[in-house]
Amino acid sequence: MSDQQPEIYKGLAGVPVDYTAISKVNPETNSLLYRGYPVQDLAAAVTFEEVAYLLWHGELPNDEELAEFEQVERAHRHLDPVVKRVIDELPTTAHPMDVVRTAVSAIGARDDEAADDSPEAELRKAKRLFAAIPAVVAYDQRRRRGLDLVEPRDDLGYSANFLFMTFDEVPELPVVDAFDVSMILYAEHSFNASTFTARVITSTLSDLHSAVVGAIAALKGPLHGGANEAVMHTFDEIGEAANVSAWLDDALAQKRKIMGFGHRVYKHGDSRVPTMKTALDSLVGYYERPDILDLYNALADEFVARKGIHPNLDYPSGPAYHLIGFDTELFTPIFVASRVVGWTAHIMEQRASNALIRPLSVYNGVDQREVPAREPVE
Ligand SMILES: CC(=O)SCCNC(=O)CCNC(=O)[C@H](O)C(C)(C)COP(=O)(O)OP(=O)(O)OC[C@H]1O[C@@H](n2cnc3c(N)ncnc32)[C@H](O)[C@@H]1OP(=O)(O)O
Ligand SMILES: O=C([O-])CC(=O)C(=O)O
Repeated sequence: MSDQQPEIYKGLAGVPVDYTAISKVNPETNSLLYRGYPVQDLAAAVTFEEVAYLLWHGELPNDEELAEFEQVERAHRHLDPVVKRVIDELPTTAHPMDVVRTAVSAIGARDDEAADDSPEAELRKAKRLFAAIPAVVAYDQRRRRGLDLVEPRDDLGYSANFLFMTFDEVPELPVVDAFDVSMILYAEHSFNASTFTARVITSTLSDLHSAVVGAIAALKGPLHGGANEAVMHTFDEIGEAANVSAWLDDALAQKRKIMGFGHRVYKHGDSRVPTMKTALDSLVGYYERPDILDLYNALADEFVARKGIHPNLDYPSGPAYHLIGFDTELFTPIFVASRVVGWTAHIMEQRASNALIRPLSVYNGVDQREVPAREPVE
């Protein structure tokens, strides 16, 4: 027998596990393509609804296809009263990610097509879920503030309606545009941890909603989606730009991870950050909050100078959602509302070319041994 141990790739770092035609993350060129289109070009030219359609169907919709999709989306925007009751049973001390995870589970249990995994049914379920999540997130934000549900408005696009259901007013265009850009940028990112989770679950031939529930659980962690919320906690801790150096000395001495920085794939900067930073700049101008930008720049400049580790998308998104008026704990559920598009596109891709995902482990526990004899019980 050979003593040679197989090589272990901790965290699957650098290991390609399958093909995907949905997006291409290129760390050499700091670029991200959705179905071949650079994400920053999409953000400048089309809406989040069009990007969702593109990610699912492989092509941007024509006018007729978009109108048809918008009709479906608007028809499923209302919060199902049963799902509302489920949410109302949850304490407002529960993390909003737990609420959205529970709500998606309930939505799945109530979906007539839950067990139908044909490509057509999967696409219909994906679109209904996409339409339903904003009401869950918006209502959860409102109930935490002691406010009632706001019914959706059919005359508004996805992002304007999402903000309307949250704040009971239609924000001005710069706010809607910045939010829509963030939704486009968050929608898809190849085999990240939550998408891979969804693919693992799908690979057992489980259903679409179960895979999304698992993906939400994976996204919650601060090494992944939970970082956008953590960025705002960091900003609160630091307070103002002048405190950055001292705060960083302390944080690095304690070997703390600085949230919103670093990435498993991009080592020279996240392709999406420049576009989201422009959206943040526009919000800072609109809300007249240069202090936020000063803090943002001071921390980014100093951390990059000291460690050479660059901001990821969660870094500009956190303060952007704060300026729009969301409570910090709601930031990652907003990410869910966007990433559900990527997850469901991957669920469909996995199902279309499935192989059970089941890697190997190398045992390093105690050697085989005998179970100790027990005295017979009288
Ligand atoms: C949308 C998204 O999900 S983007 C990611 C959001 N997550 C965050 O912002 C959390 C903070 N960042 C991190 O924890 C990491 O950068 C990760 C998990 C995202 C990627 O990390 P990995 O590829 O696994 O690299 P790893 O964590 O091993 O980091 C390599 C080195 O850089 C350091 N490093 C990486 N990111 C950071 C950070 N944000 N703060 C401080 N040090 C960091 C690590 O401590 C490690 O140092 P060492 O070699 O001296 O031990
Ligand atoms: O790709 C990753 O590992 C994390 C990420 O940026 C994302 O999911 O958007």
